[in-house]
Amino acid sequence: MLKILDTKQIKTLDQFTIEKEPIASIDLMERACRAFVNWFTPRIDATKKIGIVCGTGNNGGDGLGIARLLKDWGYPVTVYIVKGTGSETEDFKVNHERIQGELKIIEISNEVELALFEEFDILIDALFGSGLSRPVEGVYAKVIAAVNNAEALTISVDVPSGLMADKPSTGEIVKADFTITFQFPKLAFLLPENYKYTGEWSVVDIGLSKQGLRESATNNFYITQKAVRRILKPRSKFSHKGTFGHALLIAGSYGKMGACVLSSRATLRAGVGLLTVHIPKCGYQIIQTAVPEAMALVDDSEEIFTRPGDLSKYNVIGIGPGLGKEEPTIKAFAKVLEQFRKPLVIDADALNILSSQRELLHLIPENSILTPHPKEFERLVGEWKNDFERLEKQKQLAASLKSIIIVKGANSSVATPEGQIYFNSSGNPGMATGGTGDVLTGVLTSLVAQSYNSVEAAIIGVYLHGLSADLVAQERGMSGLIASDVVDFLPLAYKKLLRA
Ligand SMILES: NC(=O)C1=CN([C@@H]2O[C@H](COP(=O)(O)OP(=O)(O)OC[C@H]3O[C@@H](n4cnc5c(N)ncnc54)[C@H](OP(=O)(O)O)[C@@H]3O)[C@@H](O)[C@H]2O)[C@@H](O)CC1
Ligand SMILES: [K+]
Repeated sequence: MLKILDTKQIKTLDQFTIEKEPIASIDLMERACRAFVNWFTPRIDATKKIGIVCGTGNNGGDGLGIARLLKDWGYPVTVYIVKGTGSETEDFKVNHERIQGELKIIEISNEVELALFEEFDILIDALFGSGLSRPVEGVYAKVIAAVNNAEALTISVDVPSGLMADKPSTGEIVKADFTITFQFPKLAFLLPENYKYTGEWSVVDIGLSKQGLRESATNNFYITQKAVRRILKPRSKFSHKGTFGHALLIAGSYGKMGACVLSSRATLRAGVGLLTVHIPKCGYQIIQTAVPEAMALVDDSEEIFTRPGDLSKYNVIGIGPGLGKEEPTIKAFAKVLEQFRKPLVIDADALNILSSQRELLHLIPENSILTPHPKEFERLVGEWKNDFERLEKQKQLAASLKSIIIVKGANSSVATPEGQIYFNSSGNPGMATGGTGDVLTGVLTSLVAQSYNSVEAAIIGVYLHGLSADLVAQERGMSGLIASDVVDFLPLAYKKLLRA
């Protein structure tokens, strides 16, 4: 897992590295500049006209160092230094000194034309980084407006200027195409509302102290493939279908059997030992034909779920996809909640039932997994002012239900009852299509059946689901991706994950 540290912790770790390694602060800055340039040079042609917009703090110091290195690479570089209310840091001064007479430097202190940066192909934004402490105004705001007005491809150093790394932001903010951030993703980057500022972001290593990093405590993590690989259990030669559990899926109703088929196939592809699917009569032929590996348990009703059978033999129940919200279904869901004391995976219509029948919430067994998309989450917890508040609500719900809450989306977030948040790193925009949520329900149900604890199942589940979609995109592109493809590629995703 990659730890996500807040700006105060990053500063402390910065100092710790300087003292412990030891390394001079200016040399650490040089390392950051090189890391940026290593990302930059293979991607950007050396004929491109480059403008570098610097503040006077250490982010600006980085900008000046980057300017010097890019000039050495042969790029035509112009440096802008914005002189507003901020004072100059020591490392800024050193890097300023190093480019005197070597590079074209333009100072900006008051008037800024909106068309200021029109001549450039590339703008590098080094105005503010993690030291931003309040919304930008005055000359800084005007410069940011000019950056955003320019046609150039904009690349931010560490953080898009004007964006608070771990708090809600207001005021003028750079809208970058790419953000190259040092050592850790910043919390703000993982929230959907900030994508328009960060663009695609990448983390580059600047060698901050590993010991210091181990000692930094955080509740926020970014899921890495290595971490997922570490919690996956390989299948042994002596395993049999009983080893991998028996899951029950309660899903589908008249006209919505597709959701049930997708969840069922995903449960099987994610490795469950045995799967029983509870379906209304109208779904019998469909499920037996589409998913011959599953056993069918047929409801008394022709069209909907009205009565749970004997639940005692299952390790886990996945419930919700295509279920509908008819009165008898609500009652039957309440019975499931009353009778079953092992974890449930709760999705889609089952979540909507919980939003309207709030008295059912306290019946949810501990360590269940709820998988709302943002709209379903809003129905559960009410509106939020910004994504930071949404995260707080997510943590609160996880704690109060003693369950895992996964809010789906780009960088799906997994909240645990203990207050941790794990952000997913796999997946792509092709997944924004009907049925991918049903697939996730199946994957999670399958993993819980295979006796992963619910937090592990949630982490592996979101990652595996996204990875599978990434493999689809790699082979066939994103545009025509459908949920069935994500199911079909699950075995390959596993294979990739289990590779030593
Ligand atoms: N460990 C690492 O990761 C490494 C980090 N490095 C780099 O250092 C960067 C952080 O540098 P930094 O701390 O000097 O802050 P930076 O963002 O340049 O801001 C400058 C100053 O502006 C001020 N200020 C704040 N808000 C303002 C506003 N709205 N309007 C006007 N002024 C405002 C504020 O001072 P204040 O006024 O609050 O006293 C602040 O001190 C980091 O992003 C990375 O690029 C690497 O070099 C090496 C390793
Ligand atoms: K910046």
